[in-house]
Amino acid sequence: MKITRLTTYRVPPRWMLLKIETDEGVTGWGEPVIEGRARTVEAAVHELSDYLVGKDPGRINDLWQTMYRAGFYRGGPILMSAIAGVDQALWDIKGKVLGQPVYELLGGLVRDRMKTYSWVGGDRPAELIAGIAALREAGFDTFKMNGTEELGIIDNARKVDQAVARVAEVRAKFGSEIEFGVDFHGRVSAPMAKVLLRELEPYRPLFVEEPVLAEQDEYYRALADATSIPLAAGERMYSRFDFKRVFERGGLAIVQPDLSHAGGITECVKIAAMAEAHDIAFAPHCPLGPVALASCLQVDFVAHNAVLQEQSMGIHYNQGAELLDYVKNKEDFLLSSGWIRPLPKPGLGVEIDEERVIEASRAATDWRNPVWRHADGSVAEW
Ligand SMILES: O=C(O)C(=O)C[C@@H](O)[C@H](O)CO
Ligand SMILES: [Mg+2]
Repeated sequence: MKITRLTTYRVPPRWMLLKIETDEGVTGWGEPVIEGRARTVEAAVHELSDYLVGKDPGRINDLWQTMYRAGFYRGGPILMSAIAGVDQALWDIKGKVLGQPVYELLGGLVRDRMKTYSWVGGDRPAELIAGIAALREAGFDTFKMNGTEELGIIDNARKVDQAVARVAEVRAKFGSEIEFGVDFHGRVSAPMAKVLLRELEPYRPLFVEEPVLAEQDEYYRALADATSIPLAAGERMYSRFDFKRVFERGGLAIVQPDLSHAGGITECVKIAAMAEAHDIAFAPHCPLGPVALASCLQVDFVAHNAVLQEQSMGIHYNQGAELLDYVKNKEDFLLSSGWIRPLPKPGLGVEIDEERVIEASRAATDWRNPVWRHADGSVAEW
């Protein structure tokens, strides 16, 4: 079997889907994308096709190593997202050829269902109580919210009080009936993270995510020593080599690689195993589309330390399309009361509605995250 063509589709809300075709009629789907840089990743995918067209799609490991090493420069969000989407599609093809879901090819199930969580509250956390109440009706009991809005490197007590009050209100309303992660989203500097973590302790968030920016990961250890709140990060780390340094320094209780940013299934299975050796939980980041989620789940069902799966249903970023809009059979994702079953169909286990994708790609806009500014006019972390 040989790869014959790679076709990319940028689609609302901010995703990109990749179709890889072969000379035997088997096709695979991937979701290579960096939110806000879809066209850049698209160019990278088509540059990588130099290594792929005419090759055997079954040699995933060799194709992965070639895509990663052969271009001399490596790593980073763009190249690793491009590799991720290709990798996902190659696993999809292999599973379809062998008639097995990817988790079977990776050694079979370690669990019968996987816990998922939902976002509440939007870019600037608001309406948290109403959002949680609505999702509890759908059976969810685990949530994630942004911890703050713009925050200065050193900011005032009022901003800290506002951030804490939102969390206190949630815990006061729902008690221990629910769990929630608080995403600092990289908006918080190391000094302010220390203050916020201390003030949030009494409300026992399940985790605090991106307590500082990924480029400040040397602070994870000190912050972890100063709090009992589990620290989580990973969406802006792109390979084993990024995670290796964090594992060595310590501080993270949960790693959250994104299956569409960190080299795909081949790489994230290895990251999960490295994390397990350090007694660190695995909770893939996934604010994206159905192929990204299916790829996450294929790894979740073979990784012993997988604990929580993010999914984008109802997320504030999904303007113009929802998680399952491009999926032929919505029941592929058997989501019930926040738990999801393995995807038993061959490959990634999700069937993409290509006609719907092609139609939607005609209306694709170039999504960008907002540029925030502090009161003094300087750029703020979004
Ligand atoms: O889902 C999360 O945890 C996020 O922090 C969302 C962020 O990754 C946006 O997708 C960036 O555009
Ligand atoms: Mg996040």
